[in-house]
Amino acid sequence: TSESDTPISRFQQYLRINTAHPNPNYTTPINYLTNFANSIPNLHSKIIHLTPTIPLLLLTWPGSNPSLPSILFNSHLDSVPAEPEKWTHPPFAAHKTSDGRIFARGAQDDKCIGMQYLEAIKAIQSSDPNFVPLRNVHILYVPEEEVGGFNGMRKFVERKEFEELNVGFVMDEGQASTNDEFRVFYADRTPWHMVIKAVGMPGHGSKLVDNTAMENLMKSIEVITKFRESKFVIVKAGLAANSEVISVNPVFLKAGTPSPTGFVMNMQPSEAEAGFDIRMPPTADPQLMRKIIEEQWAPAWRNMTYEITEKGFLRDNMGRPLMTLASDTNPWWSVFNEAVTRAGGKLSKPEILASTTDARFMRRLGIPTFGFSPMKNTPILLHDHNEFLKDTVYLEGIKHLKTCFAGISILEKMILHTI
Ligand code: MET
Ligand SMILES: [Zn+2]
Ligand SMILES: [Zn+2]
Repeated sequence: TSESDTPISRFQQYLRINTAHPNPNYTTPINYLTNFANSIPNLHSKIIHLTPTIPLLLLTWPGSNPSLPSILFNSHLDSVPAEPEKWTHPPFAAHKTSDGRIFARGAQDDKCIGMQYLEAIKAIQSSDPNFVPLRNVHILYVPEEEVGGFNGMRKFVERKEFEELNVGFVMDEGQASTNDEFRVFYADRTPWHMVIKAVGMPGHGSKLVDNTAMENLMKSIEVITKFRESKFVIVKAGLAANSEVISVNPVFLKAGTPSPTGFVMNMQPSEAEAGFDIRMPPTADPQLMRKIIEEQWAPAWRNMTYEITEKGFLRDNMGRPLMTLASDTNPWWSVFNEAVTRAGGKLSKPEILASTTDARFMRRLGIPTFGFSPMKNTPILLHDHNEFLKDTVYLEGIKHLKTCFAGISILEKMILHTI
């Protein structure tokens, strides 16, 4: 292996492909991954278009018993944007510092696992050229996760090609752990995007008048802030994790009359709006949430209207909260847990993920799905400035996945042969 072709250099090359919204490039990473997959024995690739311009990449490692339900390893191709001027290293240069930190948008979320899956399969086959997994193993690279998956996983799970995969178990992205234990996630929170709008009395900037749009909006923001604080104190007191409560965070404010130098300063605007990111744990009551929004956050009597875009579901097709059992009543949990332990890893208590992933579309179909990104002793930097991953952590993750994948294949022969 030349110096320019190592797991780290391949990771850096993948990170240098700018797949950030609003204009993610999907063809370059798919070509890159296909080329790499072609260099690994026994991997077959297929590109499927979800729209004429939005593709996904499906790789398949055939198992010895392809009639059994398959295992799917998922990651997304796209990233959130970055503000380059606020980073210490350019977000698409994948610069590696002398202490091994690789800085890039996507380093943690989630280009690490995308490449680690392949590196692990490559490593398994080079240490044992005769190794064949029991089931078909699929490695999937989907677009549009960061914008809700509408033209991504949400669409793909409805296609015949997905049904034909006969997926029995899914591993998707997780999150970094700041200590020496790996984290595993059995559920996500469900996002609602909420925009509240106020209308009110326009008028001269000097006039004290009731019921202006700004006043109405600010009152709503006050009420929402109180709700936010009532949840936050529970988290701060250590009584619940961030991911176990409902969160609501303002993400934009829009009001005022633009002028060439900024805003007209002596007019009170007749309209004002604000946007919020709401996340609900799977046990939350969506009806109650709607009632609170309608009666307290955007009441019609205060000249407010609201729009909610539900970016997911709280229940599966059978009406159950969207979560995967993380106990030994779920044989896939036993296999995963045992494989991690045998690989020498420690798992912390299974958690709900504070954010949201494409796992929800698989859980919705009743397919057991765990979130797992093998990053430990790493600060959690997804969607943040200066996102990085250390080379040693990345390499250890590959080793871990390698043992874990091989372990799953061996263990499932013992535990899951009846599924
Ligand atoms: N993964 C992204 C997030 O958690 C998008 C989820 S769907 C709005 O914010
Ligand atoms: Zn993300
Ligand atoms: Zn992600």
